[in-house]
Amino acid sequence: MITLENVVKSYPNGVGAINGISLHIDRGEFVFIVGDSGSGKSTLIKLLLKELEPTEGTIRVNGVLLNRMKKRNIPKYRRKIGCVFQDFRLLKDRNVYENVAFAQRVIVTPTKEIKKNVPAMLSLVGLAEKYKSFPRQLSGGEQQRVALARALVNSPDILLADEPTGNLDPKTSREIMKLLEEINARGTTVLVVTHDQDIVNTLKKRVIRMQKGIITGDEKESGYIG
Ligand SMILES: Nc1ncnc2c1ncn2[C@@H]1O[C@H](COP(=O)(O)OP(=O)(O)OP(=O)(O)O)[C@@H](O)[C@H]1O
Repeated sequence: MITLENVVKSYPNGVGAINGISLHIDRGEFVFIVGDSGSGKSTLIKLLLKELEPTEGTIRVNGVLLNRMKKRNIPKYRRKIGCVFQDFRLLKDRNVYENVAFAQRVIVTPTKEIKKNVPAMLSLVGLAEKYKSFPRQLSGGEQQRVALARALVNSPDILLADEPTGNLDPKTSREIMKLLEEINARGTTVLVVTHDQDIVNTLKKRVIRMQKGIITGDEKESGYIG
């Protein structure tokens, strides 16, 4: 599903963020990516989204070689990848329903479908009743649920989560992670970048450890420290 071979990414200022990574993630896996600040985790996510180009090496996602992808095909590629971030990134002037529906409108989904899909997604994340609320009227955990519903409404193959619980308290963080596990159980491959040791230790998933742009650990059913 995701294969990186000898990937290097240096930023234009010369900073080497990824210094030679080879990695394979199978369809349906749940993977945590952990590592100190500056170890290259977010850069890895950006490479997978084709927001950045590798300086060296190849990246394949779903059998497609990203290096060779034409610019005009990038939006279509990104639609098959759901993303959530620490800061939720919701549209502040749209209500919950519209925030989720927006992702469907972008891919020109018929209104009839949207009216079916959006409530189904909001139920999945436990927010069916708040569909008229605006982001400012929601707690952090609720906002992240909306972001998850939006990320999932187009049935992505992969969900990338960059510190999804970074702004949440421990209890809410556990709830969001439970939701990520449920999403994974439904077949979506899930990659989660996190600093949350408790959650990594509790869930016992594959843990990829990064340090200074290389992988220093990769273990199944592991914990934060390994
Ligand atoms: N746009 C950029 N230009 C130059 N250097 C960058 C840029 N973005 C990141 N870096 C550098 O690349 C390295 C890796 O950064 P990255 O954001 O991938 O780390 P991270 O592991 O996600 O960190 P954190 O846990 O703090 O989010 C760091 O040294 C960082 O300073």
